[in-house]
Amino acid sequence: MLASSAVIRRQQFLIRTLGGYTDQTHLKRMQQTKAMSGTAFEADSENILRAITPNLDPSKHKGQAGKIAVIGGCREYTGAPYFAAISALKIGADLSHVFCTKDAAAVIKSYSPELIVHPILEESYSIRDEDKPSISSKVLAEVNKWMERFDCLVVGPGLGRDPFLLDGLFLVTDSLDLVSGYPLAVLTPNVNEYKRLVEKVLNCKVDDHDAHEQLLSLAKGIGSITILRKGKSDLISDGETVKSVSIYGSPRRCGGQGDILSGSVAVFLSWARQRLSAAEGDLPISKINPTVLGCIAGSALMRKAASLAFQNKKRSTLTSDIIECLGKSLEDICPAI
Ligand SMILES: NC(=O)C1=CN([C@@H]2O[C@H](COP(=O)(O)OP(=O)(O)OC[C@H]3O[C@@H](n4cnc5c(N)ncnc54)[C@H](OP(=O)(O)O)[C@@H]3O)[C@@H](O)[C@H]2O)[C@@H](O)CC1
Ligand SMILES: Nc1ncnc2c1ncn2[C@@H]1O[C@H](COP(=O)(O)OP(=O)(O)OP(=O)(O)O)[C@@H](O)[C@H]1O
Ligand SMILES: [Mg+2]
Repeated sequence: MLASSAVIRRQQFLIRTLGGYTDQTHLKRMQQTKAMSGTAFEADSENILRAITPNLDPSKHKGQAGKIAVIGGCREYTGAPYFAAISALKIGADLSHVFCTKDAAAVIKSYSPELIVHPILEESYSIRDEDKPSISSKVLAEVNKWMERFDCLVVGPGLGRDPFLLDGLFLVTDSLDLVSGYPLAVLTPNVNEYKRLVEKVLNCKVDDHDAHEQLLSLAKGIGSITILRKGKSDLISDGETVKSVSIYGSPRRCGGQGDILSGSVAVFLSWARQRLSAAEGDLPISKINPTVLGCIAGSALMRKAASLAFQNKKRSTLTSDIIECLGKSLEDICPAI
């Protein structure tokens, strides 16, 4: 039964790829998706960015353009949560919070007064084993108090691998039930993180000749989540469709670009959900999963900004230079006024 459904899925995938699928609902969905795309897989990211980016409307109040929280930042890694949180603000979110360890908080605050920084996480070196359960409940109670106020959470940038904290994707790979079945969950694995996920979930090696179908199976295998596989082209799948974003970015691979991406995806995902819920199904993007829209928009903007930063800075391009180009890159596609 399982094997035969896998074969049918594979056949349907191939037929869809060749454009010959006959199921009417699916056909309609593919046509709508395809209308937003240059090819079957390459997303029409500029139109998606235009469709989901909200107007700067004077009647709106603070918070309506997005409240984002980043959970990450420890003694070693203070840059990663900063990059994610400041990128969210530079793109257009109204408020950006960081929940990090006590050691990281003062450092992150000193990078920017724009961020709201909560020094509430603890690292295991600073606490005794017998105190861990009580500290853990205290931390969770404090985090819980805030969680429902946010439109999107970014879990992981700079959490490291302290067993008491645990890196977001490292933790998820070990405990997939944390995200399984949650349709708003998005994972953004890099090359190493993707390899670990494929080995754990699909029990095989990464196969780049069958990249689209493998990604589709992985998203399905984990259960109703969306995966953005970072690389030369970014590949995005929610287990139903696969889209790619191949806009030329930058040949510089300095650390922190994945953190910009995570903050960007958080904002665009929130905007896509807001846009779809307000539009009552009459938009060309209505049938596309908002998580997929958020990933496409976040990936495209990150790559455009990286390309612009590289034009200016060449070999000395750093993550902060890319962040400085986020605003202009979005402005070129969706002018503010
Ligand atoms: N400026 C900043 O603050 C930035 C901070 N950053 C933060 O850094 C963290 C790691 O992210 P990354 O992207 O370097 O991990 P990745 O490519 O999977 O691994 C590369 C190699 O290193 C190893 N390894 C990794 N982490 C390890 C650990 N804690 N302890 C031991 N080994 C570890 C890994 O080994 P493996 O897993 O293969 O065994 C692989 O060989 C993450 O929290 C990220 O948010 C970045 O966002 C960049 C900007
Ligand atoms: N070979 C490449 N060519 C062009 N863009 C790339 C390439 N590899 C990654 N990118 C882009 O860089 C961004 C970050 O991807 P990367 O794989 O470096 O993530 P990461 O390792 O998690 O980064 P971080 O250092 O923030 O942890 C993504 O948006 C991706 O599109
Ligand atoms: Mg990363």
